[in-house]
Amino acid sequence: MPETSGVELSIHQLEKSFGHLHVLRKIDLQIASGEFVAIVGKSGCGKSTLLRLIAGLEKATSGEIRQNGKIIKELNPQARIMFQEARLLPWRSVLENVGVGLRLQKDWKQRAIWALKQVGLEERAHDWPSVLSGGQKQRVSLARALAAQPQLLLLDEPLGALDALTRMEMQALIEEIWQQQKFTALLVTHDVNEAITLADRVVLIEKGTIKMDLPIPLPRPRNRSDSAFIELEEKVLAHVLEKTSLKKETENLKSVANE
Ligand SMILES: Nc1ncnc2c1ncn2[C@@H]1O[C@H](COP(=O)(O)OP(=O)(O)OP(=O)(O)O)[C@@H](O)[C@H]1O
Repeated sequence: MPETSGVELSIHQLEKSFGHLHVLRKIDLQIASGEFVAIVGKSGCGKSTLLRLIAGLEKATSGEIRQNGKIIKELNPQARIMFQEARLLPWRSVLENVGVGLRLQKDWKQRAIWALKQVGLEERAHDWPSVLSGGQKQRVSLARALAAQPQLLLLDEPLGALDALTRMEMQALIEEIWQQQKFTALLVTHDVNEAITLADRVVLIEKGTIKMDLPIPLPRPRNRSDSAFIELEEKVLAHVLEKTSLKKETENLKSVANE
């Protein structure tokens, strides 16, 4: 399969309300083709809503999202989304799950096998999802997204339910595939360390607005014990945890951990 290219996104004064609840306010964000952007922020700040708007699963209350210059009005055909749960169909094989969105295309099997190879699971093509581990299910979910060769990959806390080791393996896999395929990637995560490991930029949303947009100018693959990495991590955490008492709590926790 040929490598994919990315899309450019331009978000202008985007607002989203659900009734009286103003979830996103005056969001302005530019994302270049092939860029990897992480969106962090406290629970309920509007991260998933932003992703759903970009996917075309929700309609904006006002403002606009342009993709390669064109306003996104309905389901975004260039985007694929990966969630925290794999959402596999239990009555379909791994291969059929990966090809589920491509069944009208003659070469769906070939594409699905290609995608399974990308995630290292081609040998499990004929298994049922029920016999896979949590990490393998998420690999299948990633393969299903990749099979369509999306120009935009939307990752909605996809590694949130995995154990620490599997999570790190998946982070490395996502980075490797993104570097090969060159699609644009948007990752919603609670994990600041994960955001700095993967992203070119970390965007912090607070109460529906962008509070910080921080470039991560570190070489890849990133070294989590590098002092520049730790400095950036502390900077983002300090903004996420705004309150001094919480910051102190983190410092205390760190000093206890280092003892
Ligand atoms: N379809 C909906 N109808 C009504 N309210 C909604 C809807 N979708 C989201 N909300 C509300 O919008 C707010 C933001 O939700 P969203 O899921 O975007 O937050 P989040 O930052 O992704 O949170 P989390 O990190 O906990 O997943 C929440 O208060 C949520 O209850």
